[in-house]
Amino acid sequence: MKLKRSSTQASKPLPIQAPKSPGSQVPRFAILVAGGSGTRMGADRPKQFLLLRGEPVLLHTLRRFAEPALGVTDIVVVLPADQLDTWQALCAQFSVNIPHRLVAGGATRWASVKAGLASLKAHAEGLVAVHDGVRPLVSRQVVERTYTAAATHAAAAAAVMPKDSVRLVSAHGSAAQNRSRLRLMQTPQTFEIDLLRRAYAMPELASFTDDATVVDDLCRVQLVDGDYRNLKITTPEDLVVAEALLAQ
Ligand SMILES: Nc1ccn([C@@H]2O[C@H](COP(=O)(O)OP(=O)(O)OP(=O)(O)O)[C@@H](O)[C@H]2O)c(=O)n1
Ligand SMILES: C[C@](O)(CO)[C@H](O)COP(=O)(O)O
Repeated sequence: MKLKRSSTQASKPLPIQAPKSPGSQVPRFAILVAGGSGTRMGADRPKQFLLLRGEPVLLHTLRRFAEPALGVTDIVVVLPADQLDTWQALCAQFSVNIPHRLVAGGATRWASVKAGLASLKAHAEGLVAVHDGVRPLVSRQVVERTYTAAATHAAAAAAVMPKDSVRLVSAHGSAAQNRSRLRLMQTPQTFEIDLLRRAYAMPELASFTDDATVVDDLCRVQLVDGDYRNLKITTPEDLVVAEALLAQ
């Protein structure tokens, strides 16, 4: 039903809103998920602890989110439950003085994000970026783009176009796909906290490995430009590429 505006309503003074100061923005939080075991890497320890130019992969990632220009006030690092001591020892070894909180993750990425989110429950409003702890080359510009887009659209994720031709395989063979309509998803994927909480309250979505997919049914996710350098360290050759990129 459409409500007609009455003359009484029209004459009511408008509520006075405090003007926003130019630099003011909604609070920004970050969850760095590093709760995996790195089976595809096949190393002697989880890949987030492997050294990249002499420092743990996860430390590179943490530094990117601690850049003051981003204004992230609370960084949560999610780790395998049995590896909290390992990370604390690395922080001591590498004299890490970046404030962050540690949370024990779960058996899947979904469970780890959910655990990180639960640790933010006291906060009523704000934006939370979920980022893979094993994407150490993310740029400030990409992170900023997701926060800025999420402030308007409630949900935003970094993505890039495929560089190779793509075919869909089936029992009958394979078929070429129109790659101009495909995107490769990266992180950060950034959301209003309350939206992400509602999405992660649905256990039937627990098998999904990215946050945009978990949120899809609740909100349209705005894609923003990612970066080909923002690679996810997954298999041994990714470390070689990351070393080379960091050396630039
Ligand atoms: N139970 C899990 C599984 C994954 N992740 C994190 O999610 C990110 C992306 O996952 P992926 O690259 O698959 O990491 P792993 O699960 O460690 O790797 P693999 O699948 O090869 O075992 C990583 O930063 C990883 O640590 C997590 O926090 N908790
Ligand atoms: C979130 C993600 O990094 C986007 O590319 C990806 O979905 C993680 O998936 P994985 O299966 O855990 O590697």
